[in-house]
Amino acid sequence: MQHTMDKLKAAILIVSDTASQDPASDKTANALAPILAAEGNGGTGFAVKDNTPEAVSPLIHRHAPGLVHGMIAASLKVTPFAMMARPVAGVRDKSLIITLPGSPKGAIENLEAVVKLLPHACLQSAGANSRNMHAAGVQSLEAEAGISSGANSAPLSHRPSHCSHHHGPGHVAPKAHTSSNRPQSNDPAAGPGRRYRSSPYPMLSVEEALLQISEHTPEPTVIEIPVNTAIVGSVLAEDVFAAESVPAYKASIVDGYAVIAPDSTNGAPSTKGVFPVASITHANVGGSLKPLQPGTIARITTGAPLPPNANAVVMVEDTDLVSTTPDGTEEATIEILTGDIKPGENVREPGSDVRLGSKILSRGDIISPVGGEVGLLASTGISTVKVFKKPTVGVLSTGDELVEHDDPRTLTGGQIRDSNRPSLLSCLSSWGFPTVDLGIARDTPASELEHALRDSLRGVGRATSSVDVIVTTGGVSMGELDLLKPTIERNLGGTIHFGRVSMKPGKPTTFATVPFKEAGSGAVQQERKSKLIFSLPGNPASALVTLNLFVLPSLHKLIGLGESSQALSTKPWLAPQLGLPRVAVVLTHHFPLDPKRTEYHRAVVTASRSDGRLYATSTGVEGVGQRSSRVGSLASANALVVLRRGRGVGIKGEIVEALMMGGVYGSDTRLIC
Ligand SMILES: Nc1nc2c(c(=O)[nH]1)N[C@H]1C(S)=C(S)[C@@H](COP(=O)(O)OP(=O)(O)OC[C@H]3O[C@@H](n4cnc5c(N)ncnc54)[C@H](O)[C@@H]3O)O[C@H]1N2
Ligand code: MOO
Ligand SMILES: [Mg+2]
Repeated sequence: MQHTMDKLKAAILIVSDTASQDPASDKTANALAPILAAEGNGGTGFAVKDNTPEAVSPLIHRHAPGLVHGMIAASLKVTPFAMMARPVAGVRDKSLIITLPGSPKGAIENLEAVVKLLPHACLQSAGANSRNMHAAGVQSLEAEAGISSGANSAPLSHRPSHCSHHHGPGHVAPKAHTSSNRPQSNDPAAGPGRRYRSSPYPMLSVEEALLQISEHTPEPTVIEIPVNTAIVGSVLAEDVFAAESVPAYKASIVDGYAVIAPDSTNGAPSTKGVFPVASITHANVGGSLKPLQPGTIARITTGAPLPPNANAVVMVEDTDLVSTTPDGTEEATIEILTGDIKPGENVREPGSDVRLGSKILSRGDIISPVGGEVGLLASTGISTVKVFKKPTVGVLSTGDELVEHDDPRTLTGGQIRDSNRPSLLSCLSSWGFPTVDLGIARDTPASELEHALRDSLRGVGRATSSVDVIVTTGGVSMGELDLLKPTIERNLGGTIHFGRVSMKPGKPTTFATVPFKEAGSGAVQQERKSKLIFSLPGNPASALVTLNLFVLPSLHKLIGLGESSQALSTKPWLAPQLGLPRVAVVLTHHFPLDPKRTEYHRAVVTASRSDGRLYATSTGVEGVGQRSSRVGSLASANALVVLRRGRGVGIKGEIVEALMMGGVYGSDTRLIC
């Protein structure tokens, strides 16, 4: 069976014992034909007679594991049996070959998973220049090829039809290019007939999206900074060794009297008895101390150095004053009431807290706000350390309707207050990242958005220094003024790694990288780096949830939290987790499930004092409680309860996963009846 769609030809080969004997029994070819149809079909399972992969593989010149992965991933969402599928895909000469499963349903699922990429893949395998394809807009190639996923596509008659395996003369020179095999966004100038009516971006699972982020987040940069409060939240890029011993001398642990305690070697008498006080040693003593003579003791304060010969300290509580000096200003003799003092008692030996040259912190360790790491560095004479640079994050709101949140004027028409910028900036600052408020970019003229993004990458305008990561909100869905995707791809030459995620809220979340060349010092040009753009949905709850879910792990990777060290491999419980901590929580009531998307349900998690478990209560299940426009759903929330898609409800008492955004308070919360 052969289908011609404009200039792309598709052929279906049915591999089936039954159908070869009775072609009328085959349902699959007809099922695939409306989608487009190409490829071999059937015989890709585990059965003895399923030999299609073995037959097709030798024919393939260049394998396409990405297509295979895409098809299996799509089927796995429907059935675990997809793990037993063995499809192959790749290019032979100028033709693309894909093997699909034999069942009509499975074949459709697999084909639908990859269909939008096929025109691009076919044209590239046939030799088309990917730069020019992008300049012309992949969507127009798809449209011209007549390939789209069903009902949402515009009628072919609305589309120009000059597609061929070679890009036509009508195609304009590229302004920018992205890597191949990706769908491309609307061309805002193209007019209503060329607008997408279904998103060209594949719907990724949250896990797949996180993988993309991890893959495209650059390796952290190392800088050397002074040890002070500003290093809190930084991750060490080097093992750190003590520059000094702590203590540097033999120090007293208590206030009392330095003594020579008896042991088998020194023949000293018992410490019990009356002794003359030979000297007084305070913690800040300077210069050299006189050695303690046998039969005498020295008054000493906590932390002060013991005089030479002294080997133990008796607490002042274990002594009595016997006599004072004639002028009455000092102690003359003291009675020690205990004879049970051993050498070393109440004494810190030099280097016993930290040995000179010992490893005190490891590469990958985070400098916590608790203060332990800063204290350790400070106590051992470390004045600077190498850490991974914290990225600077710029936050830009987009939309003609936005008004500054503190604008005193009354709102008119469709105006709304920009709540995303203050809420996202607060959240980022609380995580310890330097931020830049990039203001609001209007949708019209469209160039305003491009300029705002370019300026912030370069560090001009509102961004006094260039930002490493840009977080935008708004303008990523299907509206004609949703300009983020086209601006990133067409004007900035960026690559969109994903443009839709199967989650609620946050479906149109977009992640992109844009190439960026740092201005070189003198003749030396810096290497070309990528900067990250997270374009989050405009709905306020969606923006904040996706900031937590997607931006945080990337920032964590950028500050080196993913860096492993020897210490971490031997102490896996210390291995830092990228992104929000995950815990198991008990639902205190029924939570409704979304049939299509995993929901990140805003909730308050408390720790029960009675049974030690964590309990989750929604910030609002009734009515509009969890609506994406309702940022109030996050107002008291400290957790996102992960509710996998499904029918009905998450049941009261059920244990599910939650991502902790904030601290947990103790309470006696039990299941609400
Ligand atoms: N035809 C479709 N429409 C929509 C879809 C879809 O799949 N097909 N997805 C919906 C989903 S889900 C979301 S989420 C939103 C995302 O919208 P955008 O990212 O394009 O954002 P806007 O259109 O610019 O605004 C949406 C909404 O949010 C308000 N907003 C925007 N910025 C701010 C801000 N800084 N502070 C407060 N509120 C803001 C804006 O006024 C709108 O009400 O798209 C759905 N549509
Ligand atoms: O996916 Mo949207 O964020 O639900 O409104
Ligand atoms: Mg929109």
